[in-house]
Amino acid sequence: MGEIIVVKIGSSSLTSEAGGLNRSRIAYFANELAVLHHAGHRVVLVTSGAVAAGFRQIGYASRPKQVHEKQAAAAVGQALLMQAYQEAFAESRIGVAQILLTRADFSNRRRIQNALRTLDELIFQRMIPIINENDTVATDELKFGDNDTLSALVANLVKAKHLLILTDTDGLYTEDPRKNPLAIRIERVDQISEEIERIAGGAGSSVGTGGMRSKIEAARIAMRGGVPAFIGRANEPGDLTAAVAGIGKGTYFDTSLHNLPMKKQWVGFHSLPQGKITVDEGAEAALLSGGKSLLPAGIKAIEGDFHPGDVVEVINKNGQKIGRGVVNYAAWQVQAVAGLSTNEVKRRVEVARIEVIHRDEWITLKS
Ligand SMILES: Nc1ncnc2c1ncn2[C@@H]1O[C@H](COP(=O)(O)OP(=O)(O)O)[C@@H](O)[C@H]1O
Ligand SMILES: N[C@@H](CCC(=O)OP(=O)(O)O)C(=O)O
Repeated sequence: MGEIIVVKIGSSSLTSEAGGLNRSRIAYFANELAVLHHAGHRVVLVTSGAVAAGFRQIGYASRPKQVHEKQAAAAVGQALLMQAYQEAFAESRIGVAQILLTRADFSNRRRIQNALRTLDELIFQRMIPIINENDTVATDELKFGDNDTLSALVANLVKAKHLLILTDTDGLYTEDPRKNPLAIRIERVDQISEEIERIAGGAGSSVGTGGMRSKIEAARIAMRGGVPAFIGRANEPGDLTAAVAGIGKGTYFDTSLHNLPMKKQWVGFHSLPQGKITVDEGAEAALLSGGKSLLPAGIKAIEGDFHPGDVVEVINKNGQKIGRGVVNYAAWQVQAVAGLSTNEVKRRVEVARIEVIHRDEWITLKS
């Protein structure tokens, strides 16, 4: 079977500023995706546009700002969005399926494994799964809004060969091209440096929410998971096939293919940390460059009421996040033995493993 390709389409590509779906854009994307599908690829679509599609029907004059209004607009718009896709894909004799996910679903291993099983079966049956955030319950996503992150998490989950993030701009520019027409497009990025983050700036168009910043964040998550990403535009026949072939109108984010095992992906990107552990310089070096586990001796402080098996963030002495890991201790146990030698620890607490975070359950997140 062909490669799995996750395509994310932003609100700005599907709707007009005044609200409502742009049917000809939907027909265009359905055709482009149908070409990939009929070429044997396995396509998963992540789409925004529910709020933008629905707000006018409710009677709001412009895209609502309040979360409960956005939720209501999304509830109306999601049905319109699916109906439009279903009709457009039917032209190419392709069936579609709706999947609504929240960030919390990703942080629960059982729920996300279930979602994966559903996705696998739909893909196997040659349907196109169409995913959006479950906006009725996912208020955080509506507030900070980005289906970009969702698409990267999905791409990692299904082990996609490509993640294509489609937007109204043909890639990442040295500055926001709307503000500076002389900005230059960056063709290829192999590491997301602070400079890249800086030029990605803030939020984007009036109908979209995430802007370039959330797309860069998404590219980072995908790259970490071993999925190369593309951020760009598709507006002419053949553009999507060109994007898959590496000659699209946009920016490519390469991956050195350090494919992370599923467990580490979950620790790093899907789990919700339950606390924080601050470590000293020695422990930081052991974790970041020594390939070692975290022992109580290097711990300076803790925050939160975590339990064995929970994920915590690890912070260095400058307050920077350096990674995440699964703890083998409860918070009170770490508190009791922080800074102590291994022999002393064994005398004071009873734990399944002496490492507070074992190497195999650790992921470095410092860029
Ligand atoms: N450095 C940059 N390069 C390209 N686009 C940028 C940059 N900084 C900000 N942007 C803005 O990000 C917008 C795309 O984000 P957004 O409106 O959220 O799209 P979508 O709805 O597709 O998710 C572009 O229209 C552009 O104005
Ligand atoms: N779930 C929301 C997504 C919000 C949104 O606008 O996202 P995006 O256009 O990807 O920046 C919707 O469908 O309207």
